Amino acid sequence: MGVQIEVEGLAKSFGRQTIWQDVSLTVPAGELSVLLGPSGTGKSVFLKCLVGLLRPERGRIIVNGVDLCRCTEAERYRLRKLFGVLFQDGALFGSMTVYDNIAFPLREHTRKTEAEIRRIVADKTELVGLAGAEHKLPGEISGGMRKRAGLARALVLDPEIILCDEPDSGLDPVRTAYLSQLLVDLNAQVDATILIVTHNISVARTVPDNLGMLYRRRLVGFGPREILLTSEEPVVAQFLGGHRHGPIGMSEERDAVLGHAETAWPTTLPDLVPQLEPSPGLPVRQAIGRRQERVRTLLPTLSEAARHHVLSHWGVPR
Ligand SMILES: Nc1ncnc2c1ncn2[C@@H]1O[C@H](COP(=O)(O)OP(=O)(O)OP(=O)(O)O)[C@@H](O)[C@H]1O
Repeated sequence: MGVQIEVEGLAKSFGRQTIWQDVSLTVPAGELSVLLGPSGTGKSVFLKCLVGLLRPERGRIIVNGVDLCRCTEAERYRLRKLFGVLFQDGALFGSMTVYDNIAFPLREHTRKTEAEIRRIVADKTELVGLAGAEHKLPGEISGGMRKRAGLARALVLDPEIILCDEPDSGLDPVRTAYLSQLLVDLNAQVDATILIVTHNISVARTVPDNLGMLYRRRLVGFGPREILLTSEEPVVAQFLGGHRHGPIGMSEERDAVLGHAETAWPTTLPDLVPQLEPSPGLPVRQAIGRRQERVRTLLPTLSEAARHHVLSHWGVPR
């Protein structure tokens, strides 16, 4: 089972530009979580902080009882191995075949023989549905295939935490739907903690167990999907509805300057659609039972609408 990530009071700036502050959330072990946010709200920066590529100025990131912001280099290196990262553009080496790209972490970080590497690469390419494309160069395959190759590479060291930076970027809605299904299937098969950052509403509505949103340098919220998907916060309703009328403007910088000038924004939300199930033949996600236990303890704190959706999903009448 994957491990939990606990973030407490995290803040990140670049010079005088505060990207976000006071970010506290717990990404539950083995569950699927999505962090949403308009462009430029610092979603990628957040992922980079989690894997130690950027250093936050304040706060803590606790993984397996160790604070990643304050640990030794040796501890960071050890914990880093728990993470597999799918970068936004796939980050494949253009001069290497898909096979060599996927094999790269195994050759760099393990002493496995080429026969063992071949078996693992075959296993992961099969898992992401890329079998047959191993000999091609990244430039010879589609954007969707590059994403899947990047995902296979993120999986070869059997990470307990998988971070995906906008896995949908550059994909059409159909490929995005396939990728969403792939992430749910992956969770069913490997039971890893998966955190996806995106501004894709369809991914946010169908994939995660937990959903959060960054906006105007703060975390608007993070918790069981039903909370945000039924939230009447104007910023959430606007974002999930994908419309122009609301507090979110053309750019993050401009929103920060203007603030909430108007308060009577519409709060109509799209209907809450069911979460994707693993494909037929795959195991039931182990996260389901764990999440149910966790959400049961949160029920008294949920809004009426969120509680209604949780209970009706469990088949409990209101
Ligand atoms: N290394 C860096 N140095 C300085 N500023 C940076 C750096 N990395 C990111 N930023 C700034 O941080 C802000 C947030 O960037 P980030 O890429 O995390 O946003 P995002 O929410 O992922 O956006 P998008 O959805 O468009 O990818 C931007 O203003 C960006 O210019």
